[in-house]
Parts: sequence; C-alpha cells; structure tokens
Amino acid sequence: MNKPKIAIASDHAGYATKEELKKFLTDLGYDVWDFGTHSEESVDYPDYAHPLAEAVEKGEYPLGVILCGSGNGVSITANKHQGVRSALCWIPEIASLARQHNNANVCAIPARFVSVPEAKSILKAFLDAEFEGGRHERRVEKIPVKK
Ligand SMILES: O=C(CO)[C@H](O)[C@H](O)[C@H](O)COP(=O)(O)O
Repeated sequence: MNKPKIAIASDHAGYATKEELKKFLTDLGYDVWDFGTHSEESVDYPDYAHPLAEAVEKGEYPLGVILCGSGNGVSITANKHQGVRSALCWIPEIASLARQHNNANVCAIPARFVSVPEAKSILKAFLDAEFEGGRHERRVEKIPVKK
C-alpha cells in the first residue's frame, strides 16, 4: 500500500525531536516534507504551524506532525484552519484514539515532555490507526462552526 505524504514542523523546542522523527518516518518509507524550523534558535511556533496547517487544509498532505514544548501552541494554531483536526498526543493510546474516533489529521507532540523513543511510539500509533467512522463520523461532522 502507498504510504501517505507527511508534513512535519516544529518550533525550537521541538526541533531535535523533529529531526529524529524525520529519520524515523523516512526509514518507514514515508515521503516527508519539513516546514521547519531548521535549528534550535528561538522562533515563534505559529510561523511554522500555520504553513503546515495550510498545506494539510489544501489537501497537499493528508497528514501532519507538529511539535513544540508542550504541543499546545502548535496544536491551537493548526486548529484555526478549517479541515484541520490537530490532536495533542502524549501517549500512544491517545494517538490511536485521535485517529480512530476524531479522524485527526495532525498529530501534535509535546517535545519537552516525551523522550524520542516515546515520540516515535506515539507517531507510529497515530499512523497505524484508522478512522472507525460510524457514530464518530456524525460527531466529527458536527465540529466545524456553522456560520
Ligand atoms: O507554545 C508553547 C506552549 O504551548 C510551546 O511549548 C513553546 O515551545 C514554548 O512556549 C517555547 O518556550 P520558550 O521558553 O520560548 O523556549
């Protein structure tokens, strides 16, 4: 089966883990695009989370991975985009549920609170899970704010 293209981004707090996850994903056969940042120099997470979320929103990437210290800054930013469902994933079980029940398309990882091996396990769980549909489909369809 073809593996989906994956977008990845972080701020400075997530940079080191992002680099490890890029290698991990590439070794698993995924086609990965890095939206930055490209060093540990202090940056502002929206400058990286918005471009990734725009690309996911446009359908250029079906899935994204974003990292910052807590995972909250990047996730809050990404969720401002219609069609993006970013979930804060700190253990593999939550990552699986984010796909199975919420059809999350962006996995937000708190880089200052998980080790690199934990981050890999979280991401693998996210990627291996599938949306279950059914009652969850009805709920996910109710998420967007109706104008
Ligand atoms: O936005 C965040 C909090 O939700 C991220 O964890 C950032 O990475 C963090 O705020 C960066 O903090 P720093 O003190 O500027 O390194």
